[in-house]
Amino acid sequence: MQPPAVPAAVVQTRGLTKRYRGGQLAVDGLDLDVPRGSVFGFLGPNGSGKTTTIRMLLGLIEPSGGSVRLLGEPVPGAVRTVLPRVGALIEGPALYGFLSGRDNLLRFDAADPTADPRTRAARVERALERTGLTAAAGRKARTYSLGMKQRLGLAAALLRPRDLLVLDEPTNGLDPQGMREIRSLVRELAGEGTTVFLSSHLLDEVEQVCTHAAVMSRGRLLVQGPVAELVAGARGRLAVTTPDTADAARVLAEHGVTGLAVAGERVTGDLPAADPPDPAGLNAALVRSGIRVRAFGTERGSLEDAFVALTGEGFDVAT
Ligand SMILES: Nc1ncnc2c1ncn2[C@@H]1O[C@H](COP(=O)(O)OP(=O)(O)OP(=O)(O)O)[C@@H](O)[C@H]1O
Repeated sequence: MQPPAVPAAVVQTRGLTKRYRGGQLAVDGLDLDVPRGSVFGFLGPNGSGKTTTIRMLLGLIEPSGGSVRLLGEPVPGAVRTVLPRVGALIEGPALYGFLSGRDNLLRFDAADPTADPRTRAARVERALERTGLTAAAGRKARTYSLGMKQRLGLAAALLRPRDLLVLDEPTNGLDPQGMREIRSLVRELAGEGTTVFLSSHLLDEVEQVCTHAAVMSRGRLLVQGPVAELVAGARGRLAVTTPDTADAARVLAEHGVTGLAVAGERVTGDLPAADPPDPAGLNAALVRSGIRVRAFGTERGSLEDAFVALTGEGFDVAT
């Protein structure tokens, strides 16, 4: 039997809304489109509605309004047929602390009625290996660090082939090395054709690993699209290297440069959006004022610049 085809829109929501019983509007009219084959970063500060959205995508809570399609099927209606094709890691996996990492995975696998018991051990070893847990596989899960528990949860999600992986803050609690490992695993899975939807409050992480992103703020979607397009939309900052930082900042301000910041011998600032001065002319004005310009250029915009431009505020992370 052929596996079911994966539609072009792996996740699609329309007008998705959640109002909690206390009256809190956590998600407000969300239209999300996650393309097949993407690594999709779902970004937003704490409390912006990411977890609530993920719970609705997986049929764990009911929306107050709007619709969800997962792999083309309506959720929660078709949740039983669609969920086996979706691996999920949300809010820390449910682990038995008194069992080893390996035995936890054997249990997960045994709970799946479609998993062939004869190939169980091999599947578990492969999942341990992919998540870098082989050496720790015999230890009781309660002795695992948060990062190792996170990896064990990911290993459980990887016991069978998935068309979609949904990961809620997968690098939360990991050290930099652990974060790198998860990122490279995500890339590897995407390379094999799995669409990955991951939430994060780390803009640079999303920029490093994701092909597409959506930005949430206070329950609403601000923007979504290819990361390259989101970043291209952000204006880069002007950067001048000079020992004469105070004078340079003054001259730049006179020419309409805003948001000036000085760090060491670097002065950075934003060119005005309307009628920006010619950078070559600015450079000449600095030199004319006797400022020793050692380097002059514009830095590439980042996802963070795009976010700040969109919201007019910093990407405020409370944790
Ligand atoms: N069960 C609940 N009952 C009432 N309000 C809730 C509930 N769960 C979340 N909220 C509220 O809904 C809003 C969105 O929360 P949500 O957890 O979805 O955000 P988030 O972006 O995932 O943040 P975090 O990264 O902190 O998990 C918050 O204001 C939160 O306080």
